[in-house]
Amino acid sequence: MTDTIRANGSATPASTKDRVLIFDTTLRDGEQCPGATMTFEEKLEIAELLDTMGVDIIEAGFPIASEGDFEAVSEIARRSKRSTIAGLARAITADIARAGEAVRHAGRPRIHTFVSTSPIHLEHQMRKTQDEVLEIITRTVAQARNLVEDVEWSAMDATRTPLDYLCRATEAAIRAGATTINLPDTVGYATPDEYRMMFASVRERVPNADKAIFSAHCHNDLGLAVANSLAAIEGGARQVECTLNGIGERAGNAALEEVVMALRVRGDVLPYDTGIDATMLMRASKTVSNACSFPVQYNKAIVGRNAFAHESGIHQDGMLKNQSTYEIMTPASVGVTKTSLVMGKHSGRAAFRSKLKEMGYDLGDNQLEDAFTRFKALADRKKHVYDEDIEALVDDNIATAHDRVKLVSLTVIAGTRGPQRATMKLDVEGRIVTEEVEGNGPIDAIFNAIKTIVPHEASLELYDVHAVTEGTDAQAEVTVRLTHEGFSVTGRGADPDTLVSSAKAYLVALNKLMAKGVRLHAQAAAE
Ligand SMILES: CC(=O)SCCNC(=O)CCNC(=O)[C@H](O)C(C)(C)COP(=O)(O)OP(=O)(O)OC[C@H]1O[C@@H](n2cnc3c(N)ncnc32)[C@H](O)[C@@H]1OP(=O)(O)O
Ligand SMILES: CC(C)C(=O)C(=O)O
Repeated sequence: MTDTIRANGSATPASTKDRVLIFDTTLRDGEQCPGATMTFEEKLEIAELLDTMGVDIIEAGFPIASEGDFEAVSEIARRSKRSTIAGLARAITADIARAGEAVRHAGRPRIHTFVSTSPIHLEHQMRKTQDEVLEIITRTVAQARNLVEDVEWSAMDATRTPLDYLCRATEAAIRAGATTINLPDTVGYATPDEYRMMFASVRERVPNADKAIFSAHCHNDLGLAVANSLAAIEGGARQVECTLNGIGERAGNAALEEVVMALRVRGDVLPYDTGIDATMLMRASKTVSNACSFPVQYNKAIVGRNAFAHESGIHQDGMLKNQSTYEIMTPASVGVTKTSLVMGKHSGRAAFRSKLKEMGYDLGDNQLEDAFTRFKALADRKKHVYDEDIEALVDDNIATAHDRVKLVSLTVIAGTRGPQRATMKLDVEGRIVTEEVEGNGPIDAIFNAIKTIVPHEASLELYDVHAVTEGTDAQAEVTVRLTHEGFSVTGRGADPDTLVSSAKAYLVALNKLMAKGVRLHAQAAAE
C-alpha cells in the first residue's frame, strides 16, 4: 500500500512506513548548552510534555553529574507514562550503577553508556589504547545489561573514528548486550553523504548488526545536524537523537521539530513515521525556551515567530489566493494558531485591503488608494507597522477626505533657545497660505500658526499625546478638543512626528467645527 503525505503535513492514518524512534535529549545534551540550566520543576514539566507528545525515549539527565540530576531523572522515571526514560553514564562502573538506580522506577528504563572511539579522544582524553577501550566496552555494557534490558551504547566521536575500529567496537557492544548503537557526530564534523555511508557501512560490515537499532546523534557546528540526521535514516538509522529548539552543547543538536516535520512533510522522499503529535511542537518549544531563558531565533524553522509570517506583497497576494503558494505545511499542523500577514514596507494592495477588511473598514477604491499611499510612506519610515498604526492612518484618512483646511507642510524650530517658531503651509479650500509664527513652545507655535491662517475663537479644551505603538519610532497619536458656541469636537492625528500629529489633530477638530456649520472667521478667510 502506498502511503501519502500531503503538503500540509498530515499523514494518512494507515501508515506502512518504517518507524523512526525519537530520542529527546533536551534535558541532558540540551541542558549542556551554556546558560540553559533548568530547575527540577521545569524538567518535570518538560518531561511530561515530551511523554504526552509521543517522544519514544526521553534522556532525562546524567545521574552521576549531580545530586540534582539524579533526583530529576529518578522523579521523571517515576512519573513516566509511555516514554522510555534513559540516564546517561560514562563507561565507568559508578556512573552505570548510578544511572541504573535513577531509571529503575521507570516503566521502561534505559541506561545509555558511552565511550570515545576516535584516535584524537583515545590519545588525548581517555589516554587508552584501542584494545583497552574494547575491553571497557565489553565490561561496562555487560554491567548495564545486568541492570536493565534496554542498553544504549554510544561511540563518542564516531565520525572521526576509523571505520574498521568503529565496526569492532560496535560488534563488541552488541555482543555485550547493547540493544541500541548510537554513532554520534559529536563535533558536528560530518557531511550528510559521509554520515549516511558510515551507517550503511557499519550495518553491512558488523556481523551482529541486525541485533541492534542504530541511532544518530548530530551536533550543529556546521549547521548540518538535521540534514545529517535525515541522511543517517537513509543509511539505516532508526532512532534520531534531538532536542527541542535544537539546544545543546556548543552550536546545539538536531532540532526535534525540524526532524519530525521534515519526515512528515517530505514523506514522498523520506517514507518514515514518528510517533510525535506535531500539533504540540509550538507549545513544547515555548516551554523549553521559557525554562532555559533561551529565546528562539525569529527565523527558526517550524517554531520561530516568522516561520508562518509573510511580509512581502507578492507572497501575501499568493497566500490570500491559496495558502499552498507559500506554505509547505499548515501552522495548525505544528500548533501555531495561524498564518500572519505582517504589514510592512514590502506589502502590497491585496494584503492591505484584506487587513482593512479584517479590521472592519470598508473603503471605496479612491480612499483605499489614498490610505495605501500613506501606509507605504509610513512603512518606509517605521520598522513595525501595527494594526493600531493602520487604524490611526485610516481614521485620519477618512476624517480628512472632505476637509476644507488641509495641512500641506510644517517646519518647526524648537530647542532650548526659544522662542519656538512654526512655519506652516495650509491649503484653505484650494488656496495655499503660509505663515511663520512664534509660540511659547513648539505646540503653541503650531496652534498659533493655524489661528493666524484660519482666524477663529474656538478654545482648546484638551490636548493629549500618547504613543500608539512601541519603540522610539512609535506613531504618536494626539487628541485635541475644541469648543465654540456650545459645540465641542474632538480631532485625532497620528504620525511618527508628534508635532505633525498635533497639527493634524487640531485641523481635524477645526474642520469638524466648520462641518457643523459653526461660524468661524475661517469661513470668511476662505471665501
Ligand atoms: C559528548 C557529550 O556530550 S558527553 C557528556 C558531557 N556531559 C557532561 O560532562 C556533563 C556532566 N559532567 C559532569 O558533571 C562531570 O564532568 C562528571 C561528574 C561527569 C565528571 O567530573 P570529574 O570526575 O570531575 O571529571 P572531569 O569532568 O574533570 O573529567 C572527565 C573525566 O571523565 C573521563 N571520561 C570522559 N568520558 C568518559 C567516558 N565516556 N567513559 C569513561 N571516562 C570518561 C575523562 O577522561 C576524565 O577522566 P580523568 O579525570 O581521569 O582524566
Ligand atoms: C554522549 C554522546 C551521545 C554525545 O552527547 C555526543 O557524542 O555528542
